[in-house]
Amino acid sequence: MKNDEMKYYFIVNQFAGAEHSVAAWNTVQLILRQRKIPFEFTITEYAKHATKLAQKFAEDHESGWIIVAVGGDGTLLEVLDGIRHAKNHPALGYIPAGSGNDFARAVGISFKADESLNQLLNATESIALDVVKYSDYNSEITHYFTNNIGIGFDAQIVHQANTGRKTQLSKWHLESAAYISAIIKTFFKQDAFPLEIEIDGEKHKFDRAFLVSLTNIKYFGGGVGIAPKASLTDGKLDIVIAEQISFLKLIRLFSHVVFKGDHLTQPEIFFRTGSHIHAQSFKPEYGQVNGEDIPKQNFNIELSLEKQDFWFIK
Ligand SMILES: Nc1ncnc2c1ncn2[C@@H]1O[C@H](COP(=O)(O)OP(=O)(O)OP(=O)(O)O)[C@@H](O)[C@H]1O
Repeated sequence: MKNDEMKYYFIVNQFAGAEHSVAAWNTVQLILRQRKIPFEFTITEYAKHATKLAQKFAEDHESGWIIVAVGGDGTLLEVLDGIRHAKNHPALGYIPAGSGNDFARAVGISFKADESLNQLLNATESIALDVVKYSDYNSEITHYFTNNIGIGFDAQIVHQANTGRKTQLSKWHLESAAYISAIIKTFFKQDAFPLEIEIDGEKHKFDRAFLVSLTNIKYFGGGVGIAPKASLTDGKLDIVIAEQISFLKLIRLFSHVVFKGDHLTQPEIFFRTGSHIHAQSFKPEYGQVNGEDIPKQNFNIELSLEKQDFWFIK
């Protein structure tokens, strides 16, 4: 398919990136109008609206359309969820305009709106990447995500950050004092919890799980390289589990994560890859998916991978 035959439908979350997405969207519109590139768009009106919009648009339109998410990792997840729940699955484009932008960081999409738009418009074919389907046995729903799902420590940090969203504009800036202080506060709030996980038929049991990250990409939390070798084309998730450790050990481990990227070989870390995962936690815990809160619960989830067409060049 030639790129001048493609049509673009943008789904815009103006609340993403502490509302910096408004500027990104203005840049995108201006360039599209200057270049006389036809497009359609909708501004989301409420949380999860993007999912409904994407599903409806996919089902009402024939091939030749790219559905483009404008926002952060949460908006990307919502648009993906709509596309995967539609009967057809059009290609997904992305203009990162969030706070963390971990997916864009992982695949090499620019954080600058004019550059990411060029990466979208200059693409001539789709790229099939892994996305994750997860079934929640508690609510009997199936969702999709691009990045990761976390239970415990990282999820509680997300919860703290999202709760303070309206005032805390520095959310997810690794170097920010707000972020570091959220990590420290959360460390002392987070308890250990029992977890059972089955990875491609192999069962593992943890009595004192603390951080559980099931990740499709290298990053979580706005640039923290939790899974340095994660691949979006290997058909596998990276599973990183840490049991409860002392604060001093946490600092040591965190410095391995941030400065050396060799934490997966440290004795405190359990690391596997797998394509079919069933995880159960036996104490109510916070969860996060693509940086979005999942209410506190005993988790009982099953994950597998599917391919989704994306539309961008590197
Ligand atoms: N019209 C709206 N009103 C209120 N919330 C909305 C609206 N549209 C979308 N949302 C919500 O905004 C939230 C934040 O979106 P998103 O994750 O894209 O941005 P971010 O958190 O700034 O970025 P990142 O996840 O990359 O850090 C999502 O939970 C989404 O459901």
